[in-house]
Amino acid sequence: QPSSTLPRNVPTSFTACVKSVESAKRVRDAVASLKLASAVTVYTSNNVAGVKDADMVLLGCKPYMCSGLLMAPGMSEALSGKLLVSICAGVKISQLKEMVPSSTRVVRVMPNTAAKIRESMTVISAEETIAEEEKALVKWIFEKIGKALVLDEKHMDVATALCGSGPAFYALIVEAMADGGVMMGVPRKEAVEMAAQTMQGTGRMILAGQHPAIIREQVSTPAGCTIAGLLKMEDGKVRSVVARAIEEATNVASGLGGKK
Ligand SMILES: NC(=O)C1=CN([C@@H]2O[C@H](COP(=O)(O)OP(=O)(O)OC[C@H]3O[C@@H](n4cnc5c(N)ncnc54)[C@H](OP(=O)(O)O)[C@@H]3O)[C@@H](O)[C@H]2O)C=CC1
Ligand SMILES: O=C(O)[C@@H]1CCC=N1
Repeated sequence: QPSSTLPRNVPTSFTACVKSVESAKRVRDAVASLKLASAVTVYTSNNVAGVKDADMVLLGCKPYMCSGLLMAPGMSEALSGKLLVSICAGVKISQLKEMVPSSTRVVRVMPNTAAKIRESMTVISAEETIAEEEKALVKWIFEKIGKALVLDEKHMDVATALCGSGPAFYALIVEAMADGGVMMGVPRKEAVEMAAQTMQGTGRMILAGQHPAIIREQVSTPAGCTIAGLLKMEDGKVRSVVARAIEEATNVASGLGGKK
């Protein structure tokens, strides 16, 4: 991107903090082929030093580890005046604010594992006092790994279910569709490819503006095979089962920040 169109304060150097040497190696290997590899420093079990160096801190530990990590000796001073961006599922902004000094600004973000191929769907929620420019910077950063949108914090647990858990749910649907193909004689590899590419194509049509119900009706020839398959799905209550799975995952996500 031309530097004239970049937001102000785009990060130019990066520090990754992990606990184990194995993870440190994993991070180094993951960035080795990138242009910015030389701008990445990896610290093992030295979070305070890593945070001291930073203007913006991205927190990605398990939700129950947040308090131990943010309230470790020396961390409060290191976090003072900084922007803390948490991807921890179910940990509310108000809970994070209790673990950091009052001068630390907090943003909550929910990406998903498709970030690996820059196809994440990321939802961002920021405390009210954060400047628009800073919110825009966080959005810009997460747009580097896919799509990002800003929503009110009350939607973060459902974002966790829809976006964070979403790859697992869609993977299960792909497996089920592929199982059907295998049952009808297609080799597993081809069946998985057929199911996954069809899922991607459908998703792209919807993102291009087509309504899902129109897509469904356009494919359903009278007396055809699609309506036959759809009715079988409706007999199995697939629509309410899937919707209820999002409801259940949302409810579980909302409690993750309180788990010890
Ligand atoms: N998995 C997913 O699909 C998604 C997860 N999330 C959220 O992201 C967070 C991480 O999840 P996930 O990646 O699955 O978890 P992992 O356990 O794979 O990763 C957690 C990372 O935190 C590091 N870590 C743990 N404790 C410390 C510590 N005291 N100091 C420094 N580093 C530490 C670990 O390092 P080490 O390996 O060295 O111990 C590890 O690299 C969670 O809060 C989760 O809710 C959000 C969206 C999607
Ligand atoms: O299942 C979990 O708790 C995490 C949060 C989002 C995706 N996986």
